[in-house]
Amino acid sequence: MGMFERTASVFDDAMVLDEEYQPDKIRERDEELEQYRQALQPIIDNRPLSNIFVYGKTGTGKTVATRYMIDHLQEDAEHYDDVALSITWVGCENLSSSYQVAVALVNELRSSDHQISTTGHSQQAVFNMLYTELDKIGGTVLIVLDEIDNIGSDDDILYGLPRARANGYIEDARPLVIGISNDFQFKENLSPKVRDTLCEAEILFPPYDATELNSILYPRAEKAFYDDVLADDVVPLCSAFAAQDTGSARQALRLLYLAGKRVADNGETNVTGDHVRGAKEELHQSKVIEGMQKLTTQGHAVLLTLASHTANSETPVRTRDLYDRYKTVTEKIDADTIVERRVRAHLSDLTMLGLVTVHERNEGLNAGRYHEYELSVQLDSVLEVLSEEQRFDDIVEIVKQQVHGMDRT
Ligand SMILES: Nc1ncnc2c1ncn2[C@@H]1O[C@H](COP(=O)(O)OP(=O)(O)OP(=O)(O)O)[C@@H](O)[C@H]1O
Repeated sequence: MGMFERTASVFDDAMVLDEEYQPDKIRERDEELEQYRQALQPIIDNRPLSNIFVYGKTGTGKTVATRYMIDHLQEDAEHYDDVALSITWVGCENLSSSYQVAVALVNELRSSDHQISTTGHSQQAVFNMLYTELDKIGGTVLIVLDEIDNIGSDDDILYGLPRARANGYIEDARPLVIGISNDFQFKENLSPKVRDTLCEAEILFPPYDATELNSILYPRAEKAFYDDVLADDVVPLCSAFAAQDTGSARQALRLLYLAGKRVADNGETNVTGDHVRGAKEELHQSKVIEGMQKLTTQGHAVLLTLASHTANSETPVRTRDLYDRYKTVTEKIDADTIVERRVRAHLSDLTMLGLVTVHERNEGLNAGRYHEYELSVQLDSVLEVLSEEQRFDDIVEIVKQQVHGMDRT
C-alpha cells in the first residue's frame, strides 16, 4: 500500500463543481442572454458597434454568460468571410489603473517574447503600443475587461479605447469593450463621457432566488455525485442558504462541494442536510477570518486587546478596562494610541463584522448604562490571524502563553 490511495468518494466528478467549469447551458438567464445577443449582433452584420457594460453582484453569472456568448459568437462568425473577429480577455482583479490595464492588454496581444514590463513607460507610450497591436490584428477586436471596477476612477483607458479610431490612432481595427463589474458604485464614479460610451448597452445580472439556484445546481449535482448519495434536501438547502445570504450561484455551488467534501473526509457514504449546515458554518467562519485579515492596524490592536482579556478569563470586559489594556498593547507594538471614543468606534465595527459581541448593562442609577465586550470567534483563530503581522509577534506570543497558563489550572 502506498502512502496515498484514491479515497472512496461520493464524488463521481468533483470538478463539475469547480469555479472554472464551463456548464454547457446557462440557466435562468434567457432575458440577459437575449440582451447580450442583441448587443453583439452588429459584429456579424458589420454595423456600428457599441460597448457593453455587464454588472451585478458576485456569483450572478456575468463571467459564465460572457464566455458562453463569446464562444457562440466566435463559432458563428466563422461562417462569414467578411467578418474578422478576435477576442482578448483580461482579468483586472490585480490591475488598479488604466496604465496597468493597457500594459496587460499589450502583453496579451503580443507574443510571449515581446512582452513589456509594467513600469518605465509613459501612459501615452503604452496606449500607442496598444493601438499598434490592435491595428496589426485588424477587424473587430472584442476586449473583455473582467472586474474592471478595480481601476476606480482612473478611467483613461475606457475613454481612449472606444475613441481611438475616431481620433485617428487606429485605422484597421474596430475595438469593442465589454466591461464586467460587481461594484454598483463604479459606473456612477466614471466621468460622464466615459460612462456614455462604456455603457451604451447595459446588462444587469440580478441575484438568484432559491428556485433559480435549484435549477442551476441540480444538473451540476447530477454530474458531480454518484447516483443516490445525495439526500433529497441537500440541493434545496444549498440553494436556500445561498439565496438568503447573497443570491450567488458560486456560494451555492461551494456549499454543495463542501458538503460533499465533509462526507468524504469523515469516511461516510451519504450527503445529508446536516453536512450542508456544517458547510454553511465553515463558509461563514472563513468569511469571518477574511474580514479579520482585512482590518487596519488599529482594528487589529483593539482585537488583540480583547484577545488578551479573553486569555486571562476577564471577559466580558468593560470599555474603560479594555481601553487601559489597549494603551499598553499599542505601546508594545509601537502603534499610535487613539482616544477612547475611537476605540469604541472600532469595537462597533468589530461587532458588525461578527467578531465581537456587545452586552448592554444597566446597573442602577449610579453605575448607569455601560457596554461589555467579548470575542464571538475562537481565540485561536484570532491569534492566528494576528500573528500574520510581524509587529504583533511578541505580544501574540505572550497572549498564547497566558492561554496555556489557563489550560494548566
Ligand atoms: N445561470 C447559470 N447557469 C449555470 N451556471 C451558472 C449560472 N450562473 C452562475 N453559474 C455558475 O456559478 C459560478 C459563478 O458564476 P460567475 O463566475 O459567472 O459569476 P460572476 O457574476 O462573474 O461573479 P464575479 O462578479 O464574482 O466574478 C460559476 O461556477 C458558474 O458556472
